[in-house]
Amino acid sequence: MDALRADIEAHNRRYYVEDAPSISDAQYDQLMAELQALETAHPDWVTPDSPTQRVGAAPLDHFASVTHAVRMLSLGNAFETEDVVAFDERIVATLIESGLLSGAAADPDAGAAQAAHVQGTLPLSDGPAPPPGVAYVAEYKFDGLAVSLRYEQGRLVQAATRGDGAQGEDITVNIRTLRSVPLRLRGADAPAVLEVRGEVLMTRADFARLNEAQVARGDKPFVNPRNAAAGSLRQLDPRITATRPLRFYAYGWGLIQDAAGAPLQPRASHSGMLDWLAGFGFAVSPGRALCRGASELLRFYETVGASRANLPYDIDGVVYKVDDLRAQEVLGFVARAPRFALAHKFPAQEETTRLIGIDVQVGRTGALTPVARLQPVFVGGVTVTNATLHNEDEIRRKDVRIGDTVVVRRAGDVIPEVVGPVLALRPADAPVFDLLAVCPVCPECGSAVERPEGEAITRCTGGLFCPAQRKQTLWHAASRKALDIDGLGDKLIEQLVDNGKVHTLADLYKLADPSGGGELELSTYPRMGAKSARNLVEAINERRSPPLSRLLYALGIRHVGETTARDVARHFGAIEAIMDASEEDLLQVPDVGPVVAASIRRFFAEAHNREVIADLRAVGVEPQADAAPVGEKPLAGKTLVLTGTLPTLSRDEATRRVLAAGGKVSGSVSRKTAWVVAGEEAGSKLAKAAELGVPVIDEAGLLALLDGVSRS
Ligand SMILES: NC(=O)c1ccc[n+]([C@@H]2O[C@H](COP(=O)([O-])OP(=O)(O)OC[C@H]3O[C@@H](n4cnc5c(N)ncnc54)[C@H](O)[C@@H]3O)[C@@H](O)[C@H]2O)c1
Ligand SMILES: [Zn+2]
Repeated sequence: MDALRADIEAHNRRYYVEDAPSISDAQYDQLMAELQALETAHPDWVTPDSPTQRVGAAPLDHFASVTHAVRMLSLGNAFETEDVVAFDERIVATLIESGLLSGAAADPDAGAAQAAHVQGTLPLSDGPAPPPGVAYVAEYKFDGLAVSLRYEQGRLVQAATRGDGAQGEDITVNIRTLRSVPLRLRGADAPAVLEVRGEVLMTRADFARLNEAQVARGDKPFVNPRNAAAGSLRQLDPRITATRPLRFYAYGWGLIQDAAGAPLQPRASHSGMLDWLAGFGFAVSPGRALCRGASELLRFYETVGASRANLPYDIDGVVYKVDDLRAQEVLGFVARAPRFALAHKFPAQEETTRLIGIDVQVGRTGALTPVARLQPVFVGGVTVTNATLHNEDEIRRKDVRIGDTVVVRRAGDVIPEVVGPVLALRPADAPVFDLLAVCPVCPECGSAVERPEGEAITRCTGGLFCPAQRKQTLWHAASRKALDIDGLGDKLIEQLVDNGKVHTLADLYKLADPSGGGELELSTYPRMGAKSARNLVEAINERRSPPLSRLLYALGIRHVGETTARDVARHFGAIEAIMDASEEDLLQVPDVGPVVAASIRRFFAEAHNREVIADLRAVGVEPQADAAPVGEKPLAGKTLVLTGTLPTLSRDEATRRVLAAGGKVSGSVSRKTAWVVAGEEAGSKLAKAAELGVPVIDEAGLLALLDGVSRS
């Protein structure tokens, strides 16, 4: 028990004083439960300074210390339904004994909790009799840190952390920087003294932004919003706090006094008190509900638990409080917590575990995703053995290393992720992770991986060859704008690849070779039959001499769409020329910029891809030069002026087509104008054209130009 106490004390210090816990809350709760169980079994060995008897940890001495006028307590914890039922039953029993609760409760067979009802409390309407059961307020349990704000004559005079419950830290200057904390209470009827209690927290979005900025500045990121909020509030320099997006929600109060120093209790219920506080300008516990009896509490727990991922901030459970303040008083307190309230915690969404290794997965488009391999850990209701690390930048940003103890988060149905390392537990020799230089898809691929400038994703460049990208590549190659192979659907591709029949595009042609048994083989596939097999084989064979542009597009090179493929194909005329083109050569093609040029270059620099092209040649694929003249679009370098209304083309459509043909459209006629295209009601531009000797054509003339038929 001594060892356990010392252990818990150390965790308390790290959590409350240093804002840097080294174990998860769930692990902490387990240590606490263990100690509690031992103390229950051996009540003589309970010490007054045991963590079960005290709140939090002593405040840090570099803040001035504040003695709380009314002690700040913790809350009793429950994880199980039975604990909640037992909590309700205890309360019912106490309240019946004290005469605050009556009804059929006296009949033991009826079941005390079901039959009892609260006297003289909510609801106040004269409607039908209230349903049986004690009235509770159910609230979110915010995962932030508790503070107490003291107002005198309606002005904020002091703010303090909870500390050990009796004494906290003076954080008045820091609290003043929070916009959600009123510096003066709204309205004229503020009491002489009012202590408001609540939670300071940070939303997840604000937390993410703060961490990004931390890293950009070279500071270490916070592990979770709670630690970020605590670290931000407990700053010696309030200017730092001022830059941190903190919010305050009120859920309780301490001392309330009138001008003569007499205690005040302005409302009879907890919910009434919260409304009263809201009237002074505080944000009070949103999403609270009035519940009767254990079953309504449990329903609240279920509902909130199922939707908590939608809340902008973390909550680690819900809190139940007896609504009637007289009843609260009768129920009283145990060592460190009120008897009238209970924190019902959700299963942990965060756990710590060891990062055993980092695997790299390859997606269908060649994107490499690092995945954390973890010591199995139970979090968010499931056992997690791996978690995404998104990309290389993310690993660097979070600074996670193999061997680290890491915080793993699984919220709702979201896939588990590694939040960050526990730096205090990092082994001395933990290596910094480097994404591979070679694609890791089985030993087979081994193509180079590259991360194009300005992109976050690292990719395998072996597009035609990489097993991870096979299905995607084939599906794309067969698509209508590419090789347009009828009858090759994605189901069939899936089967052909899974059976090991087809590895690359070249294998597809081999399958269709009349001398092989491909057709027969194909006819055995589900939903195929002899006729569709024959049709498919024919369709493939018809594509043995595809236009070069279509073949190029079919290769699925990143950033090479249909139009780019056509431009490049026309410019070079042969696949070999494209394969050997330097980036500079590629930049000669109109409309090809550095990103496209680099992508094409990268693709053909990968030996595996070149092999596939060679294989295609070997099985008799002969791309044909595209029809239009090599090297130039029909209107390349020409500027046209449109005027008047054309018979069929709208102005936009005409402009689009001129641009697509490599030309430019200008609003005014000059010596540089190649043609003026005139329609109905053409105006002054015709005269200008005549003056400068610029040829004038009509729509038919324009269409001919676009087709590349007539040139001047
Ligand atoms: N990981 C660690 O090393 C470590 C160490 C110490 C404590 N902890 C965590 O802290 C917990 C114990 O801390 P605790 O003593 O502050 O108790 P608690 O967090 O379980 O409950 C009391 C606190 O709940 C907060 N709270 C949030 N919403 C509330 C509401 N609507 N009404 C009233 N209070 C509300 C208040 O800050 C209050 O002080 C542990 O269960 C564990 O989760 C973790
Ligand atoms: Zn690969």
